[in-house]
Amino acid sequence: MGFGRHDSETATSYGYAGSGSSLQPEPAVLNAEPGVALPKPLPGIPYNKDALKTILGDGAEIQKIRRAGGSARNWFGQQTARHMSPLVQAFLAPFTKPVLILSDFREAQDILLCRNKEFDRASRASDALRGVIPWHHIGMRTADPQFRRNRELVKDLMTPHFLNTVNAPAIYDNAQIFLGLWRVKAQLAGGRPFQAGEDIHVMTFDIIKVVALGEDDSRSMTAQYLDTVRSATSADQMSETTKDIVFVFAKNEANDDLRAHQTQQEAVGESITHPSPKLFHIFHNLTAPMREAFALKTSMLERQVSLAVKQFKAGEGVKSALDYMIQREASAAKKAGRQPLFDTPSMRDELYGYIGAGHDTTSTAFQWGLKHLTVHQCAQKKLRDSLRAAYAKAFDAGRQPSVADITKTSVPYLDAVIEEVLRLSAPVRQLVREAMVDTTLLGHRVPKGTTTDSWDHADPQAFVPERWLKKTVVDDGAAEAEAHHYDAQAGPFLSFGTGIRGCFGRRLAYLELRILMTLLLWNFEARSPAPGAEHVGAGRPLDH
Ligand code: HEM
Repeated sequence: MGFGRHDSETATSYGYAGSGSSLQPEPAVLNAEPGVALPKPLPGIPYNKDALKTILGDGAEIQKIRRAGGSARNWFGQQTARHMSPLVQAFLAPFTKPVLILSDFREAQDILLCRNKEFDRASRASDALRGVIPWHHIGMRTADPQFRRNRELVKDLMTPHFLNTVNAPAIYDNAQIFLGLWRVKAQLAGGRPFQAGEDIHVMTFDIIKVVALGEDDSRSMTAQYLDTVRSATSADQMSETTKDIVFVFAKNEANDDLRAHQTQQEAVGESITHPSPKLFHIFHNLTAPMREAFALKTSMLERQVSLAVKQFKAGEGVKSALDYMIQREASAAKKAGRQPLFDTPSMRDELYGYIGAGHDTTSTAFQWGLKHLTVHQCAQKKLRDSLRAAYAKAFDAGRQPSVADITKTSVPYLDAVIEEVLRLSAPVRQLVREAMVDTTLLGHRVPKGTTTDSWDHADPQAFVPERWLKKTVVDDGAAEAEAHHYDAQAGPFLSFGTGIRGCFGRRLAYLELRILMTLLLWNFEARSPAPGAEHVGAGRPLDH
């Protein structure tokens, strides 16, 4: 999930201590024992012997990898294989306890589902998040009564009814604007590839903002950019390059809302690698860019809240998470015989955190989806055929599937593709917890204050959506036929975490990905990348 430009490899993240940024040396600055200089291992759990020779511990090796342009993120994944053990300890910063890297699906699932009293959100992650959104539940401990109160505020936002009737149409409309943009771009590019990442990043921001806060007077960034692209001539806005090379369009500059969001995300990402995220924020929040970002956030929220209250008083229906909160507060106040409070710190941060948590994650997943389908042309064709079969009436009538078609129809292969994309891309790769009490992991003693980081490194690298399909033989009396249904339990999957602190927005993410994938594949063919570009890493631009 993301508060930070998320590109899977370099992402900084708003919310999950584990994602992106935590893959930089992630120190567990927890209950440091005074006077202890060199790392002190926990008995019986494997570790890198060289890490004990320096005060930096494994941080020294990680820094070396990063300096050489390697991935700190991969380092975490490699440790359990390096020691041939599902539980490994790492020393990520001076004067701190070791971090445990757990790569055992069942144990990780057990911790997340059943051991909430023993393991909770890690202090480092909480501090990193709370420096920017102190009133969002993501940075709160599960036992904090405020966590429950905040969850109460947002609890109906992920019901199928709310998602399908309120969110789906807004996602669908924004997706149409995006498709309009790509139609124009495809025409102007004349068959040459163009970069896709930035457009997806902006479109997914448009979507999450409108789903959280509703429309305002201004048009979406994608709609405004479409005007720019349309009116531009190749001489002034676009640089037409030689055949077969990426066609470069004018950049879509971030507006104030997106800029403010990105500045805050980056701050969360930076803070998490700082020796004290709390201290980092105290000083960083005084800098001019942060003060500007906070002012822009306040002005966006004030603007939207006052518009939503006006619309509520005029009897307009619920069109966003904010509208829902206003309606809920109005009826609670009425029942209690008090004045409604439409603008509280919890409401503000829940809404802003919704945008932060829901933007980069979905953008990253969708970019990866497009990438996989571009590389795996057979899967792309199979998906397009499945969509055409599922929406046969729309196909025969030469129209697109409607939003109701998409929300009501099951397309097992689409679900399987999305699951496989999420399994392989896992926008939030690490689920970080801190031991609240002395406990055990896979039979090893784990003292209170130890950070655990679960990592499913054993997943095969191949993109095989079929692994999420179960075959059944249907016998209708006359003949036997095979049917495939999507089975979310077919394999180990923790891309959304699980349990009480699992992803709050999981259903919204699936809905958005289903709508976007359907419409994109219906309208476009993503051609194979040019030779040599097949294995471009995540986060590098996608070509269409
Ligand atoms: C593909 C998209 C997404 C992925 C892969 C993803 C992944 C995750 C993961 C792994 C966690 C759990 C972290 C942990 O256990 O420590 C999480 C938590 C969370 N996610 Fe998502 N997420 C996605 C989309 C969204 C969206 C659209 C929202 C919008 C509301 C959202 C809101 C949240 C929130 C609020 C939490 C924190 C829950 C808590 O602390 O109790 N996520 N997400």
